[in-house]
Amino acid sequence: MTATRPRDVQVAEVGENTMVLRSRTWDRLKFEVEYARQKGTTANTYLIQADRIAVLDPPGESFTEIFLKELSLQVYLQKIDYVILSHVNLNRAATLTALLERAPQITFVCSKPGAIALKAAFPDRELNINVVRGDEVLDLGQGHELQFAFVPTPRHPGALCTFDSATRILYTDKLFGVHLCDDPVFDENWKDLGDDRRYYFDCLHASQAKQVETALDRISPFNARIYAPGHGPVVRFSFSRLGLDYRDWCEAQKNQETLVTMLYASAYGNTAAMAGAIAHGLTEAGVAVESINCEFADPKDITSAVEKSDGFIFGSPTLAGHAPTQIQTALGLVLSTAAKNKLAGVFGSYGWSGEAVDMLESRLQDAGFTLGFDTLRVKFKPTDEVLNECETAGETFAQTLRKTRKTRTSVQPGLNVQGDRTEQAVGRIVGSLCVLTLNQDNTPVGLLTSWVSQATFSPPGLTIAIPFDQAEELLPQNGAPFVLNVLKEGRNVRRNFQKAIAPGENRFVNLATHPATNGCPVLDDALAYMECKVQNRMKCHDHWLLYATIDNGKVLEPTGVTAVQHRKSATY
Ligand SMILES: Cc1cc2nc3c(=O)[nH]c(=O)nc-3n(C[C@H](O)[C@H](O)[C@H](O)COP(=O)(O)O)c2cc1C
Repeated sequence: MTATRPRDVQVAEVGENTMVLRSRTWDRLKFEVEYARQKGTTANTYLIQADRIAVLDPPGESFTEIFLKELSLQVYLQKIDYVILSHVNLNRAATLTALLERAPQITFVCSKPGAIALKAAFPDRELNINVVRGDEVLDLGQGHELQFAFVPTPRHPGALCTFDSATRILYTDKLFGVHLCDDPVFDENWKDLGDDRRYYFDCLHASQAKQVETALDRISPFNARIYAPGHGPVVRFSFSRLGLDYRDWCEAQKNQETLVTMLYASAYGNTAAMAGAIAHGLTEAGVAVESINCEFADPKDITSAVEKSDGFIFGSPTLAGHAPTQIQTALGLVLSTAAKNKLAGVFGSYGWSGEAVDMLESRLQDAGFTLGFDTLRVKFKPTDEVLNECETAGETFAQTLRKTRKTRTSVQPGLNVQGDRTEQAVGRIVGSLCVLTLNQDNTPVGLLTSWVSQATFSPPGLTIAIPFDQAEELLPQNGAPFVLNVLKEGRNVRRNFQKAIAPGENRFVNLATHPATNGCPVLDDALAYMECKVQNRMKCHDHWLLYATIDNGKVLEPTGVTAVQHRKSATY
């Protein structure tokens, strides 16, 4: 990679009346994982000059100036009739704005979702938009009759491919591209492109292989001979080979034994970038991913995808203190239909408060789902480091899935069936999530437990069961005071008591507390608390059972709901 060369726009003829303008950068262009190889990229724009003039896909704002300068050397900007947008993203708005200033006559050609995104990007402007419908042909004259195919994917819901019958060039946008900056305009060195092409597919398309297959079906009737992608060299020499590779790579995804559904929404691309990196971690670990952009998904597609998956992962931005409605709807569907033995995961980008991710995490945990990686939260745009963490989280999720699959398959059918049934039956006993807090050597300590039950009326008393390995040295002695904090659904206090900490580290550093009258800490975020005294400790095989009397208690949030721990088995 030559990072020292300045950005430029390379111009070349690729067919009759047809040019490519390759806006080139030798640096990494964006933060998404597909650019992580840092080999630069080209943002390809195509110019067809027949009786009418069309420009396909002007580049993003980092090229606005140099691109328009080069374009104006090739064509009078005032003569451009159409700007065809294979997909619309906000990043292109700057170039389109500058172009419209010089060429206000332009008609945009795009899909319906593209038109919605375009209008949102230019809320104060009346645009000429030709929304492509069905079998429409856009005739530029001199045989350049343009036909279109809708190729929506979760990443690019409004994606459109364009075929020119005069040159038999198919403009494929995100299909058949590669992020690589080099001088050859065509792919004569296609043998050297293999790894990078595969990497691009794995990052961008592996998790949307189903939609890519549909796209391949839709474009095949065009009988094209050249693919003109949005990035990298124009595909002529490896035209058939790359088409077959795409089929094979999609097929390979279908043949994976383990499947995960990725459910996300993303208004500005940050959560989508995290989704891409997690999905890449999963596919690299041999797990197939079905990505669903909840903003454009049918409820029945969500339920059927989750039903056939071994796990699912939710990603959401926080907008105005909430997850977008589509994420809330998808969560409702999953909570009401998904089996509790599916592994779950949560991630998202936020700006300052991040309620959406907290809500997703607590609702899934409260419903009894186990999380396959520590929830990932990132402020605004993910950095390289965060994207690496996301990839690692995807790999961790895959390993956990494999382990559980192994455990499941290593149990022979019929063996210990009654034992399993009993475990599952006992697992249906639910308990309130509580944190037992006390002071030890003037340091606050806390234990998370859900095995709490009222035991007596007079005096008011309760029992708590705590596993030996968890609590031996923290367990209060007979006569010792403690506080039992009842947690509230929707709060994340439990996280502080679930994570492993180093010796001497204090779990209470980031927790607001105040002392109860018995001196033990009360968690300010608790729903209610009780001041208790241990009356009896009993060893019961693998647990301590404490009986304690309640001296005092208070509800801190009268309208809150108790957080409840659901389990699928009684063995943990
Ligand atoms: C209209 C609007 C409202 C937002 N409200 C919140 C909010 O209440 N809390 C928060 O943490 N971030 C908020 N944010 C910041 C977004 O969560 C943040 O920009 C995030 O990166 C968006 O993720 P996305 O790119 O996946 O859409 C808001 C952003 C916008 C544009």
